[in-house]
Amino acid sequence: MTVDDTTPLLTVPVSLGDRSYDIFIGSGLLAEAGERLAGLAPGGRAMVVTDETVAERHLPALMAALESAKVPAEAFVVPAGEATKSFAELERLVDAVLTARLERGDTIVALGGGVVGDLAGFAAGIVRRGMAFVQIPTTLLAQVDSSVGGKTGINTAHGKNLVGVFHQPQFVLIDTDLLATLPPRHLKAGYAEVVKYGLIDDPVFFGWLEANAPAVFAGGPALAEAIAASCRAKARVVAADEREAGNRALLNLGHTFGHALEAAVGYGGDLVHGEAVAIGMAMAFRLSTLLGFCPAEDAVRVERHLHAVGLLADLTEVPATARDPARLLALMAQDKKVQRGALTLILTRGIGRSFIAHDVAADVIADFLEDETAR
Ligand SMILES: NC(=O)c1ccc[n+]([C@@H]2O[C@H](COP(=O)([O-])OP(=O)(O)OC[C@H]3O[C@@H](n4cnc5c(N)ncnc54)[C@H](O)[C@@H]3O)[C@@H](O)[C@H]2O)c1
Ligand SMILES: O=C(O)C(=O)C[C@@H](O)[C@H](O)[C@H](O)COP(=O)(O)O
Ligand SMILES: [Zn+2]
Repeated sequence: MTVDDTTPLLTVPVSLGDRSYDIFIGSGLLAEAGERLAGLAPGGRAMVVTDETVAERHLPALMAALESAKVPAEAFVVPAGEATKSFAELERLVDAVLTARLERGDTIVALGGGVVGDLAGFAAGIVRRGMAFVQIPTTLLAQVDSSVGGKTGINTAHGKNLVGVFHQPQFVLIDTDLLATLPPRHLKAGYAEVVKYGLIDDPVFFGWLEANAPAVFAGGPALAEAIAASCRAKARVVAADEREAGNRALLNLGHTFGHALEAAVGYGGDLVHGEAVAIGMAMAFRLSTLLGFCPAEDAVRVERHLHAVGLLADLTEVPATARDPARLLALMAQDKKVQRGALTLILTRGIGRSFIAHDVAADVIADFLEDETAR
């Protein structure tokens, strides 16, 4: 893949009162990280959290940028993969931050995908009851979604992201060049979250993606535009509802099914988050059709687009051991949107017309899951 080296610097604000911050998007921005960090916390120190794979490819450039801006920094490297969002890795990281005697005003910098961002952000949120935090996302998924909005956390055997805090970063630095080393599988997985913004409330964006997916996957201006559009959409939703009291839940489209699938397959197993969300979104569309909310042709159109870019859309495409409806339902019951024991699902009246449904009966979902495993 080639990436665009002419992307102008774009700034997307996330308006959250005294927790407001900017998302900087452009080519070559990693080189500016030191100056931006020095400007944020003059005289402060930094701990860069990254994973083994990203450390090999991009850590030296970040450490050089910090050194040239005279920001004292050390790196903390975690194993790559979903299993790293664990109590064990959190404890190791917290211990390293305290051993280094970082102060509250010093900065934890997440250099990596959503796994690193969620883990490092959680540590930043709890050490000394809240340290400064910066996101430098290196996957498409992290650039379009996880680095923005302040959700942080880890997984447990009970389910995904069940332990965590909201902790906003001071800024998000999106260097589109970093995607040049991202394996195609993870580019595709991140694309699922891009598609999500179209499916939630922007049918024009979804149509644009249908027409431009090959250009997005080739890199260049279409990829930069997809990242910018996604960040604008996420910033808008988060600014209106930081703590998911209402419409932020729409960003969970496909996630109640998707998170259950990830947990059922096993963290670090053969299904990554974006892949699970793609299946979950297609399932949410099919359930919406079954319940009479969504035209069947919209559900088919979503499946067709996911398949066209090489994503899965069908429950029967996940490993057989992870498809047991009773197990999936038990995992879904741990979802953070559950109220008084009842599931909340994000359903849809069609492409770009998603809504929050509190009243889908458990037996309807159980029957739907049975049907899905037999499709
Ligand atoms: N906090 C949020 O709002 C939010 C939003 C969406 C997803 N998430 C979470 O994000 C996680 C998924 O994130 P992800 O898809 O980025 O996965 P990830 O962090 O595991 O990264 C995917 C893989 O790509 C590698 N990688 C990262 N950057 C690379 C680069 N530039 N070049 C080469 N390899 C690179 C990583 O080492 C890893 O193996 C899940 O845990 C999900 O729950 C959180
Ligand atoms: O930012 C949000 O809000 C989202 O829901 C974005 C999701 O893509 C992301 O996977 C998030 O971590 C899921 O949130 P959760 O509250 O269900 O853990
Ligand atoms: Zn997600």
